[in-house]
Amino acid sequence: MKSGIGKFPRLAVVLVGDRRDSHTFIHIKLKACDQVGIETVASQLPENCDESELLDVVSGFNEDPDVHGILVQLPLPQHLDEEKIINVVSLEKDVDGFHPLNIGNLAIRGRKPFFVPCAPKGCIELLPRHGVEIKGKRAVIIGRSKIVGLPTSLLLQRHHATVSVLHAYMKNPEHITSEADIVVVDVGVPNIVCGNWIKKGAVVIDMGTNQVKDPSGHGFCVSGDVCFEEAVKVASAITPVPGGVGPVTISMLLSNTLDSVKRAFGMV
Ligand SMILES: NC(=O)C1=CN([C@@H]2O[C@H](COP(=O)(O)OP(=O)(O)OC[C@H]3O[C@@H](n4cnc5c(N)ncnc54)[C@H](OP(=O)(O)O)[C@@H]3O)[C@@H](O)[C@H]2O)C=CC1
Ligand SMILES: Nc1nc(=O)c2c([nH]1)NC[C@@H]1CN(c3ccc(C(=O)N[C@@H](CCC(=O)O)C(=O)O)cc3)C=[N+]21
Repeated sequence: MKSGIGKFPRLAVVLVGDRRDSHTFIHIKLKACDQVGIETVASQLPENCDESELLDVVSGFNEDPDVHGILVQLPLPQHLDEEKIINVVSLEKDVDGFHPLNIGNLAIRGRKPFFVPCAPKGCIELLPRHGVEIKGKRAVIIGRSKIVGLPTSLLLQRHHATVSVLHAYMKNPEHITSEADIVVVDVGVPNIVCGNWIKKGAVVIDMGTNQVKDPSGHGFCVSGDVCFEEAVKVASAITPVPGGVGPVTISMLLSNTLDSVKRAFGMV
């Protein structure tokens, strides 16, 4: 066992390019780390950087024993191979849980990934804390992205829900959603889910975080994928945006980073 006395947890955050939403999300993550005493080291590369430059940055963090977690902010610019980059992140430092081996171990019953992706983990954390049982329920997840939809569907199955995964090619998704006890939405289109898509008494988790023009015409605000005003009238519980799953996702990142430190020092 190694001694961790006098060491602080440290998270490395890598940003490529200058997207407004990525800057916002990273700012939120760095601030949260600061609040709980997790040190951060941020690396920003230009939009047009070479893949090899990015791979070098990630490899450097892999080899640095004082870095316990690595987060490469997604999406990456089109010319970079996202899968190749994620593959290089050390499994033991993959606090996003996006490495294919971590996702694979999440998919296989009885296997334990080092890390579970933060937004899906937050979603599953919220449900029992609010008295919602998952076991035996019919759950629908709209969206099958690598970072939210797919891992959320795997986690819901692990918790013994019967899960349907809907996507862009699904016709009349409301026929499926309106029979579900739990509806999770991760599409990235503001207000795509209307009130009549939801069964009375169902639980709705809105993962969408869309930066839209402020109705006043000045600046931007954040909007979810669910038409909250309609859905709140039929759902028994619903997460708002902002102030719903987003902050819980951030907490899960802090928790994953701490778990990584504990593992590095043989504390778990
Ligand atoms: N709250 C949080 O912590 C987090 C929030 N987000 C937010 O979640 C949203 C989605 O992000 P992300 O998962 O990265 O997005 P992606 O674009 O990677 O995935 C979107 C998914 O939605 C599906 N989709 C698109 N249009 C439709 C449609 N009309 N009907 C049904 N399904 C559709 C796509 O289907 P197909 O596969 O067929 O293309 C795809 O599977 C964004 O608003 C993002 O900001 C993301 C991460 C964390
Ligand atoms: N490698 C990587 N890991 C991620 O976890 C990751 C990513 N890339 N790319 C983008 C998505 C999106 N995401 C969010 C995190 C926090 C909020 C959040 O805190 N939202 C606040 C409001 C945010 C605002 O004001 O814009 C809320 O809902 O209250 C939302 C979304 C993580 N993502």
